[in-house]
Amino acid sequence: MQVAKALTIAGSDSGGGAGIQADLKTFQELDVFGMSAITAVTAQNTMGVHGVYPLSIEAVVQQIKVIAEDLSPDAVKTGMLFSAELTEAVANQIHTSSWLKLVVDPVMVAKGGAPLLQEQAVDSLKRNLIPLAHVITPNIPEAEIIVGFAIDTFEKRKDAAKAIFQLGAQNVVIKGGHGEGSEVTDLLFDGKEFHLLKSMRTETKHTHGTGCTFAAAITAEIAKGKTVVDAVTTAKAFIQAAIEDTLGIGSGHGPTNHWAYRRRGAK
Ligand SMILES: Nc1ncnc2c1ncn2[C@@H]1O[C@H](COP(=O)(O)OP(=O)(O)O)[C@@H](O)[C@H]1O
Ligand SMILES: Cc1ncc(COP(=O)(O)OP(=O)(O)O)c(N)n1
Repeated sequence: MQVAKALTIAGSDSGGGAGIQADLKTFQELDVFGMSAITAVTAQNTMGVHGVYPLSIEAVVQQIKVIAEDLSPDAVKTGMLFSAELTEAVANQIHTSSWLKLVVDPVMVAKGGAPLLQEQAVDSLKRNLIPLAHVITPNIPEAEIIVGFAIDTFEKRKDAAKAIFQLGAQNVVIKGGHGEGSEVTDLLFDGKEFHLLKSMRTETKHTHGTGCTFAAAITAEIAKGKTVVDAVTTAKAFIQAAIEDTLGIGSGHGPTNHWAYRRRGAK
């Protein structure tokens, strides 16, 4: 049996809705064998982030190295990297391992406002990691920090996608969850064309981990050999189902439903 394999390099969310936990659940649901290198442990529940405990550079590098020596991931995703040092070390390992199918989710701030990337790490992200990205998936506030201008119109979103492409990412998806209106539009720029992925906006507070889950679904599909446009299209359907079929867990911003896409028989 041949199985696609994907590696996530990200933080652990004790609440299970985002980070490593969301990534591995998503890989499994999309028939991809998941592996992980943990960058930081967070104490989180649906009420927020209550603690952040980064791992040492050595611990993170060693996890990645032993996976590279033995398990050959077909695609790799990065999430929470926390510091400039961790961002650079992770980028070096990805480069050394010649992992070309890299999906970068430039995680910066959790929905409750807790910082998951130190401010001084943004420069390292831009210099070291973005140039290695096959796909990058910023939300609107993250894209604003990367490009350094406000994104208050759809034209500005396109300008931002072009500017991030210029930093070296081969495909840029600016997610639309933080936009306004009854539709949510994700914008994909592949260096030549813009592709719009639209869905109805679900009115819900249970959107914890949407960005992680969406990027993990893209990674899983790329690991299976799908094109970027097809991978992003499947990821959009996966996250839409996960948001719509709510679990209603916890008393704050609950997680999405990682079973929903499969249970709908959408595969
Ligand atoms: N309320 C919503 N209804 C439907 N889709 C949503 C909603 N919020 C986010 N999404 C989708 O979830 C994914 C993550 O979007 P976004 O919220 O912008 O990212 P992040 O979780 O990183 O802040 C995108 O594919 C977006 O279209
Ligand atoms: C450990 C960890 N990684 C990433 C996030 C942010 O996830 P995201 O999908 O952007 O969802 P929200 O936090 O915005 O709900 C996280 N919270 N924890």
